Amino acid sequence: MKIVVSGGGTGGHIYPALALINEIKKHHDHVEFLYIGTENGLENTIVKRAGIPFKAIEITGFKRKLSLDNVKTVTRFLKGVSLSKKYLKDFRPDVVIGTGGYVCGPVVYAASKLKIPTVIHEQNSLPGITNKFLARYVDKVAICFDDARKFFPEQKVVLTGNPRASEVLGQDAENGRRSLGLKDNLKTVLIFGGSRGARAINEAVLQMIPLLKDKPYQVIYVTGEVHYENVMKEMKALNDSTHVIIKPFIHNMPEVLAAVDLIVSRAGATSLAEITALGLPSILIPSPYVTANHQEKNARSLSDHHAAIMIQEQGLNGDSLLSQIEEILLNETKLADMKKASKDLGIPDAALRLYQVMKEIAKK
Ligand SMILES: CC(=O)N[C@H]1[C@@H](OP(=O)(O)OP(=O)(O)OC[C@H]2O[C@@H](n3ccc(=O)[nH]c3=O)[C@H](O)[C@@H]2O)O[C@H](CO)[C@@H](O)[C@@H]1O
Repeated sequence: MKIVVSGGGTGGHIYPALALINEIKKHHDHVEFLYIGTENGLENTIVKRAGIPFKAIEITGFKRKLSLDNVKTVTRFLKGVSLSKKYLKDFRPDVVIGTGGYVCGPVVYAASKLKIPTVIHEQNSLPGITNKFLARYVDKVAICFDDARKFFPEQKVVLTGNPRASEVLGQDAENGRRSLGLKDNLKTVLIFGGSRGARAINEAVLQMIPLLKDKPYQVIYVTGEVHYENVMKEMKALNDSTHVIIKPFIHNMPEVLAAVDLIVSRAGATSLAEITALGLPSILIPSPYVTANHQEKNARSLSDHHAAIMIQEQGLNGDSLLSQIEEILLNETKLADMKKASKDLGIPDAALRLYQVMKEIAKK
């Protein structure tokens, strides 16, 4: 079996693709993959690191305003379609799957024009522009929230959940602790701002760090690769920050999540699928900079069920964050209630469900 996967820009589109690849490998001894992404997206490092053959096309997103950039985007899209067709004709896949991000546009469109079976995976309850465009060309649309159904042709939609949910289950917490030097007798909070880090979360955490000394819990703080250097400069000014573990990015997130008691993060859909599969309580600070404010909608799908606390970015500071963390972490009843509410929302068999959709449409 030969499969082309495309998805990129940010981790939220890439990790579901890699989780699906791992699921497919469980069912097939002989299977070849080709991942088509961009040079500039996170996929260039994450996918290569995972050892999956990788080819790149160039693509950018549309600007909302009418501009010359949009003309360039159309030209790039057409070039992307023609390069994708070349890659697809050379590789001859049985099925092509897109997991979101601009790069999927030309790849999945080219596949449908070549009459190769196609499926797209939409992680969010409000679909992105690329998946909305592709919906009319593909064979199946896999979704993660029932709310997303209405944006796509009814007969193509299947609710699968996010395959990354399955991947984070059954991981070794001890490995996760060891990889970061965590103690095993203390509760652990993991703070990160999505796959790229978030300036507003970084600012609040920097205010909070001096207050975290001598606490009865430990904190891992992930800055995001691009923010790491600046954050570390600010840390130097704080003199003592040795009580917090600070990293630019975590590459073994499934193992680390197994060792964590509370998450503080943005409300990206893939992170939420991981959090609910594991039944973790969370404090979510939705990014206000995303299309149609979709992260707030993601966050509400947890906070409405008391699985998470939502803090708006405008109300975020070191004090408010610290008091929310302690309100959950130091209250066993609240912690247990939130865990249960979170677990109830998870779709742990999502990877298998998505694999089945893909298998059904793949060329025999
Ligand atoms: C700014 C933006 O457009 N964000 C979108 C992007 O978010 P983003 O890429 O931040 O996506 P998510 O929060 O959904 O997923 C992040 C992924 O990266 C992993 N991770 C994160 C940090 C780290 O150090 N190591 C690591 O492995 C997480 O475990 C998770 O698998 O895609 C999501 C899924 O379509 C959308 O819902 C978000 O709105």
